[in-house]
Amino acid sequence: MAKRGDVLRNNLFMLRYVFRIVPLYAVVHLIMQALFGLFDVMWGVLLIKLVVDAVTVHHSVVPVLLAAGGYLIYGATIQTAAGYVYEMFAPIQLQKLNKAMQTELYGKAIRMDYARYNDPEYYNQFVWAASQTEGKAADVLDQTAELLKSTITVAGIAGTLLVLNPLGVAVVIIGLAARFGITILSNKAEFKSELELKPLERKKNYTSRVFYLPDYAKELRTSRIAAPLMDDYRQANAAMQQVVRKYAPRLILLRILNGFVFRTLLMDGIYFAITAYQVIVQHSITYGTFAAVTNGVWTLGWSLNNLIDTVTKFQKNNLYIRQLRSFLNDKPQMEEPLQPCEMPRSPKEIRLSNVSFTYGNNDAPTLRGIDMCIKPKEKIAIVGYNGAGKSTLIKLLLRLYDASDGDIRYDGRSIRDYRSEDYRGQFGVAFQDFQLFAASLAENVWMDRVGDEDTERQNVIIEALRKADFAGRLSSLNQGLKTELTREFSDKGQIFSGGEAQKIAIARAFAKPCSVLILDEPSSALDPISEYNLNRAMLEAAEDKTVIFISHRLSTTRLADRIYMMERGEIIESGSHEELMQLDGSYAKLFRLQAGHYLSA
Ligand SMILES: Nc1ncnc2c1ncn2[C@@H]1O[C@H](COP(=O)(O)OP(=O)(O)OP(=O)(O)O)[C@@H](O)[C@H]1O
Repeated sequence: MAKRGDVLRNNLFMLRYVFRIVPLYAVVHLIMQALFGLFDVMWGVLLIKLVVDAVTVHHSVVPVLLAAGGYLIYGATIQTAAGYVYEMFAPIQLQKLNKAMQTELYGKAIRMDYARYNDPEYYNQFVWAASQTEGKAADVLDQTAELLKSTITVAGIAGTLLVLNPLGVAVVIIGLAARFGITILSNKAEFKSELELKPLERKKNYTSRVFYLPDYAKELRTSRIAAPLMDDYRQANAAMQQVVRKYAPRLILLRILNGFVFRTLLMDGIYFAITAYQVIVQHSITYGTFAAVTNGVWTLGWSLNNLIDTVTKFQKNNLYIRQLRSFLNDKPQMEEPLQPCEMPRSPKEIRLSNVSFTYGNNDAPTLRGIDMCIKPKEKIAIVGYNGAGKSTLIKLLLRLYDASDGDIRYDGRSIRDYRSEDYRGQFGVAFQDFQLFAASLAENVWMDRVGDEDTERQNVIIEALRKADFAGRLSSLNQGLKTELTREFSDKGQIFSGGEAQKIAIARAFAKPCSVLILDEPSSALDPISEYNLNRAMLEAAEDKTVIFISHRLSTTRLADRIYMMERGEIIESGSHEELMQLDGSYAKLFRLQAGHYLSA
């Protein structure tokens, strides 16, 4: 169970946040619930006593009429106010609250170290916090309001009962104290069982995702993977049933104690009998008091239940808010310079000296002793077998990771001396595992808003698409640059083939005003003619830029000024195509192998 101090601190953190963003709504909500609490006290105890005593003791109708009138006016006023507050004011204010929270989370997600995605614990924490955020801050305010309301009801009714019938109150206090303790024990057992169920639920959710999401649909239909997945699902289900069985006896006993022994038997039965004896036999209390205390005890019972329920919810929030706070407070390990250097605007030399890199959880380094000097406007190809470390090298060049050892310099300065945003701004990149976004074609290329009037920007995009060999396909699209991509928001959203999508990703790099183009496997999904066009366009588009591209097709790499051949994290050969062929090493072997393959094909 969480520490009490933590529960308070974390819930207060969230409450302060709510008060900062929507202070008026927070205050109005609390006042409304306090008024509802008072309403319960007045109606649940005082009014009943007044009305019954008026009929049985005073034989007067005036107090009854006054009470009924007051009740109606009070009820009508707060219900009308509640209608306005909760149907109109609250939805708008809650949207404002969610927007503020999500905006902060998205901003934090972008600033988060890229390396964090390799840390499953941290990544889960982020995804969990982000997915729970919607409505969570509002929940804390709702629970605070409920706490206020229940406290007013409990305190008001308990105080009134103490005055009206102190003997009966003793029974009530014993009953309520016992039920409070039992509820805490039940919550503990439920919490433990939830903790054990959580990993099993995650397993079940994974299976559901696999069976529903289109990403897995092809493999499911063309392999036997469905059977073991279903088997995992069944096993997780069986394990969940075991957990339920383990905690059930304790929970059943506690429920009987709570619901029957201390509620029905003690509070409803014995308490009722005592007060009935007082009114009928002893005549020590009036019928009005009898009706008021009996009803008061019932109201007290459910108000206390609400109170306990609310305390439990505060405890549950704690876990979420703690994760959220640690995510928000997390400081990026990749430091930004205090006095960043000015970023040069034209292509400059990129120099890597003795660069090594090990991924967080790996034992062995992925890159070792990399030395490279890329002159401004040079065209560089990086080649090598799968897993040689080519994409990792690109990620280091983009400063998505910092090198574990060695030094990367741009224009003679360590890349850590530039603001990472400015530095990355120098690169136009087509990633190997690019993503298309649910936005227009123009925005997918420009990667920012593109207005209808912005013809200059549209021309840049059209030109970039032409260079990426997409002009023919563009002219076939009715909506042209406005074509919506993906079916996320519209049934008419365009779905492109793998090669077409890759051309859009390449056009992004061409469209960006930058000094260095990085293309990771730019032609992997392209047909030979598109590949030929792309290579020509690449040279034409990048005349004034440095180009670094990774390719498995060595016919493409011939165009490069210099080729780096990588193997197991090291550069084993470098030079022009002719030099490497003369060297007759790994590159030449690979080249001949591919040429032979093409010849025999
Ligand atoms: N996020 C990661 N965490 C841990 N190890 C990783 C990660 N990404 C890559 N690796 C490991 O680093 C090695 C190099 O991967 P990298 O993607 O750089 O190779 P590559 O040369 O680009 O391969 P390919 O030609 O298949 O794209 C691989 O053995 C891979 O398992």
